[in-house]
Amino acid sequence: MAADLWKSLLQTAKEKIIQQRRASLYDCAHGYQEELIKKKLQQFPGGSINLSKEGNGIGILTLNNPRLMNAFTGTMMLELQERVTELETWKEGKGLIVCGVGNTFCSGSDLNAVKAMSNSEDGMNMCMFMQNTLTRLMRLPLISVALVQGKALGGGAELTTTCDFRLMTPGSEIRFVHKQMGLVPGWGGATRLVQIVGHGAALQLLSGAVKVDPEGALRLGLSEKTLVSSDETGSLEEARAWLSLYTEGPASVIQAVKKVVTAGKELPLEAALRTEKDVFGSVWGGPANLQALVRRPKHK
Ligand SMILES: CC[C@@H](C(=O)O)C(=O)SCCNC(=O)CCNC(=O)[C@H](O)C(C)(C)COP(=O)(O)OP(=O)(O)OC[C@H]1O[C@@H](n2cnc3c(N)ncnc32)[C@H](O)[C@@H]1OP(=O)(O)O
Repeated sequence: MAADLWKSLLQTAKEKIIQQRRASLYDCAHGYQEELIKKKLQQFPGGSINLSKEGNGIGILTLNNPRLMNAFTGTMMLELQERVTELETWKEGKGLIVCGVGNTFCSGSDLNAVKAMSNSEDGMNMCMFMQNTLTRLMRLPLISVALVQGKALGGGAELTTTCDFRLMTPGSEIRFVHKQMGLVPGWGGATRLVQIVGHGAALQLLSGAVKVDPEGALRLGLSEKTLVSSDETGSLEEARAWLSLYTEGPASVIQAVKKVVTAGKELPLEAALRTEKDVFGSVWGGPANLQALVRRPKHK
């Protein structure tokens, strides 16, 4: 009994490590020093990243550092990695809403930490750490939505692009302020922005550090919808309702949908087709498929 439990724990830990390796971009072969940057980030505490998993398979990931407009401290970066690891193994999960407390989304990196880490080694390690985490966040088999209230600036704007969709509240803004800081995005935000809005619009948004309001974001295809509520509770409720349109059904099927779309977006044609075949194999003849065959629904 104890041996079985131990074996299953080991297996879970092994699966977690393999999954993380597969989804991460950088390791020591790229000069990435994960333990070093983790120790460094620990030196800049404050705030938290909270995760609540609701019974309907929707996770709410909340940035909580209201004193600094939800800026990312070092420990918040570490906590984000932990929460993503937790979400990767959430079997019942279907969707994810990423939001901030106190009527704002996120004002980017904590500038106090950025200043203290302005040397090249720390900067590159932090960049690789955040790219690894945010790429894993983007690849979660969950349909994800960034609920943008107030401001999403710098790294906060980059975070919105890791989600499949963005919903904005009236008066909110997304702004890649990096140029004003003498920088370009480093958390993968430029690459993802090009995929979302195209090369020309991305170039304009980054080179002009343009403030994108909800109307502009809709026009560019950066946002799906402008919500009616601007308060925290009302907008979260609206975001839940919007997401529920796409998360109806069993988790295994919703996760399979996200996996085939991610493969289609990220992989060359033949590799994407092979992934689609594998994912298809995981749902074919599965419980949801067999139940549907018994029910024989009409799709009118
Ligand atoms: C690596 C770089 C890049 C990345 O990671 O990709 C970045 O993200 S760099 C950070 C980019 N963000 C910024 O530069 C934001 C700078 N802040 C502002 O522009 C303004 O504070 C605001 C966010 C527009 C809010 O303005 P306002 O409503 O007038 O409030 P305050 O300015 O009084 O802010 C309250 C409080 O919060 C502190 N704050 C805000 N953002 C940050 C931040 N990113 N890092 C650290 N602290 C931040 C601000 O300094 C105020 O604190 P006190 O001065 O102690 O009151």
